[in-house]
Amino acid sequence: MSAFTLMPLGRRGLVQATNLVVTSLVASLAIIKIVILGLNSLPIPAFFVIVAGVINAIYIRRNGSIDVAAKILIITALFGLAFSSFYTGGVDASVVLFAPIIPIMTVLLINTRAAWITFGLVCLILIGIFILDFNGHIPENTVDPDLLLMSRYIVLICLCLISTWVVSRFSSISRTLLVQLEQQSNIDYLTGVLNRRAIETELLQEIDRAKRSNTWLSLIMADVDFFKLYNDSNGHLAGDTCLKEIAKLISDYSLRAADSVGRFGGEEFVLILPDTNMDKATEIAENLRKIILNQHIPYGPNNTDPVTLTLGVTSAYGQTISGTEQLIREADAALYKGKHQGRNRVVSSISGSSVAQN
Ligand SMILES: Nc1nc2c(ncn2[C@@H]2O[C@H](COP(=O)(O)OP(=O)(O)OP(=O)(O)O)[C@@H](O)[C@H]2O)c(=O)[nH]1
Repeated sequence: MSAFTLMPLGRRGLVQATNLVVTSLVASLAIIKIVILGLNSLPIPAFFVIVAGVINAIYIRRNGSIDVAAKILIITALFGLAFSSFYTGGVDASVVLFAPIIPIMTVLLINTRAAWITFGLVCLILIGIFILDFNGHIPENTVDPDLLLMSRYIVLICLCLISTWVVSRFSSISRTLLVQLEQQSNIDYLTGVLNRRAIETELLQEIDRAKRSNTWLSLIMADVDFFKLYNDSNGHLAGDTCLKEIAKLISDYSLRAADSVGRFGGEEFVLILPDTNMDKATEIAENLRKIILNQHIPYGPNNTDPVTLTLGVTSAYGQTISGTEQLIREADAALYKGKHQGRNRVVSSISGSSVAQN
């Protein structure tokens, strides 16, 4: 992924904005030079850069290729660096301070490979200017030393501003990306609830908490009944929509901030209910069963049977919880007991025993 795709402006906007900044920066520096030194020291190379910038801006506005516009901008900057430094004192020219910004611009606007090529060209320009200056081929700079110093400081300040902006922009984009990546790695892509990995991590944390604080912890496993038949009669895409709807109904029913909802796999959902005993967890499971049933999501050969859930509940207390596997196994066993008893029901289990509702 290249840098520009991370920018909220988009690539076109970024090339447009950079073109505008470069053109207006060069124009401002040219005006400052004319004001200070008068019309007899016209910054000719700067005018070429400004004209190229204006033509490029028109080209971008008329929906020209953004690849071409980015390349024109970088080539213009390289020519500007070469000719301005040649005509304004060679090694002493203020404009040479702008050299590092050109490869940075190239990373942003084109890609890393182009940036290294630009870096090589910048080095060649700087070495060329040095050799010409060393051999006395650079036109003499008539600028007053105080003015030269001042212009160098103006350029340096501009450079500081641009590099601070670029670095701060990249660091805030990478922070946002990291947060997004972390969130995405925990989310089930289809339903938007937690995925299995996140649910297992969450369960481990809640087991530790329940053990430390000697409280109840309940787990509900909910499986959609006859979902293969749903897919067969309504199609796989409709099956996906159905799973999304069920995940939304389960999440919307929620529950407290401490509770977690996830998709354990296929058409199986999980709820982790900290500080919840078996009676309360069974009541929640029963409410969820009724909510899904009352939605009357149709399926079956005649599209008349409502989608139902079978739910297995398990609850364990403080230090007696041995681990995630124990809770998942017990909730799963309760769920499959419910399937064998005819589905569309809640089966609860505690310490090996199980109680069927309905
Ligand atoms: N549309 C869709 N179907 C899925 C997805 N994940 C699993 N399935 C389907 O869910 C169905 C599960 O079928 P089974 O395990 O036989 O269970 P069932 O038909 O629900 O029957 P019981 O659970 O015994 O009531 C399979 O047909 C899977 O293809 C998914 O992400 N989207």
